Amino acid sequence: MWALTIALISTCIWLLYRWINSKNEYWRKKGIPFVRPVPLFGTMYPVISGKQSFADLLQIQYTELKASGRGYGGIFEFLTPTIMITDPELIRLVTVKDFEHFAERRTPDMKDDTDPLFHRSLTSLKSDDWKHMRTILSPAFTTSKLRGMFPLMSKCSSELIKALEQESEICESLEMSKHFNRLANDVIGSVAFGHESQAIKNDKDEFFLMGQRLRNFSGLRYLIVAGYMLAPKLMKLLGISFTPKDISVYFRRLIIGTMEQRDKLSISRPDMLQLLMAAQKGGITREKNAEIDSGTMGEDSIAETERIKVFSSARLNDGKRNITDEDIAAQAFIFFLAGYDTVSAVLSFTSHLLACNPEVQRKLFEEISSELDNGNATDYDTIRNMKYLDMVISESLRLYPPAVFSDRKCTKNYKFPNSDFVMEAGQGIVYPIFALHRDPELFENPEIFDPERFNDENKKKIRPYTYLPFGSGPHNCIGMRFALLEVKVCLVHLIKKFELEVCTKTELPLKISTKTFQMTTDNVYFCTWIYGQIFRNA
Ligand code: HEM
Repeated sequence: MWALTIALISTCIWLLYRWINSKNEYWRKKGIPFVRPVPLFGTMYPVISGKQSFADLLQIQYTELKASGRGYGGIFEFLTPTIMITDPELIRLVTVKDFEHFAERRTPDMKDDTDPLFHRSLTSLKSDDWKHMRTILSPAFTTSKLRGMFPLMSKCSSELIKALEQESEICESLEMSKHFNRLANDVIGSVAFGHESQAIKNDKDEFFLMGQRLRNFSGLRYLIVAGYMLAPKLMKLLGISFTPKDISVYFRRLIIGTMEQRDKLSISRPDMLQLLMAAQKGGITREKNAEIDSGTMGEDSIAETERIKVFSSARLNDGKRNITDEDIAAQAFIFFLAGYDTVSAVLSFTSHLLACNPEVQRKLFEEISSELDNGNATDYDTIRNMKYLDMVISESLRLYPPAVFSDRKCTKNYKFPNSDFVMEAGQGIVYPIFALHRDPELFENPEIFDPERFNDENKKKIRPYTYLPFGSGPHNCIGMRFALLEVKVCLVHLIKKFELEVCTKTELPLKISTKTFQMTTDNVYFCTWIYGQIFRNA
C-alpha cells in the first residue's frame, strides 16, 4: 500500500515537472530569443526571492533581450510566456499605430462580483466600455478643470508645510516620504472622493488608514498579485479579490454618501466627483479647444492623430450605457489607487535628488523666488510657467518612473514586422519604461541626475518612445496633467520654505525596494532647514 502511494505521488510530481518544463520551452519552440526561466517562477524568481527589485530585474532582462537585435524577446511571468519589447519603434506600433491589435490592458479577468470597484474601473474596462468611460473622464483633466482643482491642491500643500515646520522644530531629520504619502492621500481624497481627509494633521484619519491598507501590496496581497500571474483561472474560480471586502465597502459608502449629500443640499465643488455626477445626469460636455488627453512628451505627433481616431467613435452619452453609482465609485477608487503612490513616489525621489544635488536645488529656488518676487501669486499660471521646475521633475521621472513598465494584451493576432512571428490574441506584451530610461544608448550617463536633458534644445533630441513615464498611446495615463500639477504645487511650497539636505539616515546610494513590485525605497530621510536668509545668501 505504502509503495503504491509513493509510486503515485512520484508519478504526479514527475508529470508536474514535465508539464512545467514543457511550458518553459514555449519561446524556444517559437524561435524567439528569451530569458532563461526557473521552473514554476519563470523569469520572476529574483524578485519573488527578494534578491532584486522589479525595476532592476526588468533592466537586466531588457539588456539581455536587446542584445539579440530582434527588438523583442520572451520572458516568463511564472508560467505565462510574455513578450518584452526593447525597440522604441515597436513600442510605437503596439501602443499607437496598431492599437486595434493591442486594445486592452492585461488586468486580471475576475468575476463581476469578486471586486466590483476594481472590475468596473477604467483600468479594467474593455473595448467600447473602456472607450466610453475614458471619453467621459477625459474632460475632468482639461486646463479649466485643473485650474478649478488648483486651490484644493494648494490648500493641502500649505498644510504640509505647516506640519513640516512643526516637526522640524523637534526633530533633526524628517522622513519625507511619510509626509508626501499623507499629502497625496489628502489631495486625491479631496479631488476624487470630495472627502476632506486630514492625514497631514492626523495619522489616525480613517480614510488614510483605509488607503494605507489598500496600497499595501506586500505580504498576502503580494501573493494575490503573484497568484493572478501564476494561475489566473484558478484565482477567478476561487473568487479571490485584490481589494479587502471591508475597504471596498468603506470607499463605496463614502462616495455614495457624499453624492447623496451633495444632491440633497445642492452642494457643488470643483472636483472629479462633481464631474462624474454631472456625466451621470448627462450634463457634461466637451469644451471647445480643451487641452485634454494630449500625449506624453515621449511620443510623436502621430500619436495624437491615432488617439483622435480611437475616440472618434465614442460618444459621451450614447444612450446605451448608463453611468451607475457603482461606476462612479469605481473611477474614484482607481484614481485613488493610481494617483496616490505614484505622486508620493515622485515627490520622495525628487526631494531626494534635490537634497543630493544642492546646485540644482539652488537653481530651482532661484526660479521660484524670481517668479514670486515679480509680484506673481503662487497660482496655476505662475506654476505652469516655471520651466526649470518642469525640467527637474521630468528628469526625476526619467530616473525613477513610478510605473517601471506598462503592458497590453494582444486582442487580435499580430504579425510582427519583418518576421514570421505571429503573436496570438490573449497573450501579454510589456514595455520596460525604467529600463529604457536607464539605457546608456538612449540617455548618456543615464545614472546621472541632469535636468538639462529636458531644456528646450535637448529635449528635442530625445528619441520618441524612449521616455515614457506616463505610458503611450490612447491607453496612456489619464491623470498625467493632474499628477504633474500636484507635484509642482507641492514642490513650489516646499522649496520656497525649506532647504533639503541629506542626513546620516539618508540612504546613499538610494536602493529601490526589493520587498514590493512598486517603485519605492525602504526609506527616504532628509535633514531639512526652514529657509533662512543666512543660508540663501551664503
Ligand atoms: C506621477 C504620477 C503618475 C505616473 C508616473 C503615472 C503613470 C502611469 C502609467 C505609466 C500608466 C500606463 C500607461 C500606458 O500603459 O500607456 C498609467 C495609467 C493610468 N493612470 Fe497614471 N500615473 C500617475 C498618476 C496618475 C493619477 C494622479 C491618476 C488619476 C487621477 C492616474 C490614473 C491613471 C489611470 C486611470 C490609468 C489607466 C488609463 C487607461 O488605461 O485608460 N494616474 N499611469
